[in-house]
Amino acid sequence: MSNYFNTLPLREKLNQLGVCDFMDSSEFLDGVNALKGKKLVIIGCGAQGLNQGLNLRDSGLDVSYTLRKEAIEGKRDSWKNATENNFTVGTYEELIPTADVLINLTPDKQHTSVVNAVMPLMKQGATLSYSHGFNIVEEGMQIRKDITVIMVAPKCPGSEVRAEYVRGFGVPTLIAVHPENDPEGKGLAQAKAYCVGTGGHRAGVLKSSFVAEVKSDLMGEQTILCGLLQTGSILSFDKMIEKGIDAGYASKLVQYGVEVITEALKQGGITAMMDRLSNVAKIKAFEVSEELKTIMRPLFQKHQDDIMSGEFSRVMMEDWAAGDKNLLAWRAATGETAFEKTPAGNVKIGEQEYFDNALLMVAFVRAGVELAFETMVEAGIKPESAYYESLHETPLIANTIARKKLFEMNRVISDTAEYGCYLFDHACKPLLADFMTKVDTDLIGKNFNEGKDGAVDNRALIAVNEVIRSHQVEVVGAELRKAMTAMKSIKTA
Ligand SMILES: NC(=O)C1=CN([C@@H]2O[C@H](COP(=O)(O)OP(=O)(O)OC[C@H]3O[C@@H](n4cnc5c(N)ncnc54)[C@H](OP(=O)(O)O)[C@@H]3O)[C@@H](O)[C@H]2O)C=CC1
Ligand SMILES: CC[C@](O)(C(C)=O)C(=O)O
Ligand SMILES: [Mg+2]
Ligand SMILES: [Mg+2]
Repeated sequence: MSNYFNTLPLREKLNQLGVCDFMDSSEFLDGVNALKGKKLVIIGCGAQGLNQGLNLRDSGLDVSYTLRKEAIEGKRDSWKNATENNFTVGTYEELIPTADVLINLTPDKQHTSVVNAVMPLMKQGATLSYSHGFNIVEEGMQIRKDITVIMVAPKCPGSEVRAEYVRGFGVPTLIAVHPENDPEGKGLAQAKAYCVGTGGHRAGVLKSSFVAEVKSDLMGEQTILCGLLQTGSILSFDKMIEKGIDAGYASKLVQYGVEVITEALKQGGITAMMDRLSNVAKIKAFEVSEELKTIMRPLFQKHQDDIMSGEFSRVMMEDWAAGDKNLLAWRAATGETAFEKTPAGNVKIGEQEYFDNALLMVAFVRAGVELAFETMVEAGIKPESAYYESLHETPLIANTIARKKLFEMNRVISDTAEYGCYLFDHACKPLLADFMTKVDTDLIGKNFNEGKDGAVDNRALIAVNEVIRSHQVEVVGAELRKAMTAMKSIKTA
């Protein structure tokens, strides 16, 4: 097996990277019909497996789970997840030959061995589905030619896939059919029906390709979504401790601050987030984020380059082969950071205080979102896709930090995202060392506005507002958010 993307001629690489059509709601009028009466069998019952399965069943589809023998015999969490939710659970031999659609929701590192084990058991003409295309794109997995291969990739953690569905909405989703495996031409209809089953069609669906999904998903998770949220949290906390801010306050400001700050991002993009600051603070946050962008741009570009060339996958797969040596060591080291070990204090922090006292974190978020978006678009990823992978998903990951800090974020995301997050974090912290020596408590820990009369140069403020508002991530985001608001208001009507 070799990297599928790297085997493609340049023209085809660009072609597949550029597949990105925002699908009109009229494309989903057929609902779940293409899967109605079919047997859907999910392999694995973890973060995505359980939550997608619950949604699909509530949408009227026939869902059961197949788990490896050890999981059933040992009554592991995956077995408990499935049985406690009254799903039928069976071994590969019992369930796979009956499946019309086999949904692979095991960790990416297991895909080659799982798919090799299940493929001989799959019936002629069945469909194999993924929620991330790593195995197909980066490992070049070859699937039997009678099998249809589709992807339905929610752009968020599994917990949110369920929570949004229960609220009557959904999460933005990328769907694709692998061009090498669509023998009956039914892949797209099935992917659309699956997406209706998870509720994704209510929030926005991009018709994408396996290639475009993988190259954007890896970039988002390594940089802004997880890597920079980790780096920003640790550096912000450490700085406050160095400057004598109460540890409980510092811990709380960071843990909940990322969520409060990025909630504004969710509602109205970078513009809304920056508008939560006073004018004088906004100009400062803008300057700080511009400096951060200059320092971090080469690192963002390196991550994108390594993702495109396959170097990132090659190195991560070496770690898989070494029994996750680095991943496990990095996970343990994250658990030992002072931020992780310091509980949030029993101190009240008002909503506005999270902005006024954490200007540095606002600057990290603006810099990270814009850099991730710009770098993806420069590399040939379409702006809509880049928006989902940078701005849209950041608040959804920030929610996990608010729940239980970096431990929770890294538990909820895929192993692939976790590995990339640590890789970025370890390169980014030294890169920001000089910058951080200049940071004081006016940027993190204390109210930036204190002792200032709020006076600003009008022309400077107008120029800053213009730069923020005219950024492409804001333009495309405003359009995509319109579609989401429209869906919600139809529901409330
Ligand atoms: N985490 C997320 O939120 C997102 C994940 N994805 C993608 O979804 C897919 C699933 O990821 P995620 O939900 O994080 O995975 P999890 O780690 O949460 O799920 C693991 C599940 O797979 C089973 N499993 C693990 N190893 C094997 C094996 N060798 N053979 C059979 N079953 C196995 C586990 O069962 P047991 O060990 O008990 O046998 C468990 O049920 C990945 O492709 C990922 O990239 C996409 C979007 C977001
Ligand atoms: C952000 C990480 C992710 O890509 C996701 C939740 O979308 C993952 O792989 O977990
Ligand atoms: Mg993702
Ligand atoms: Mg991912």
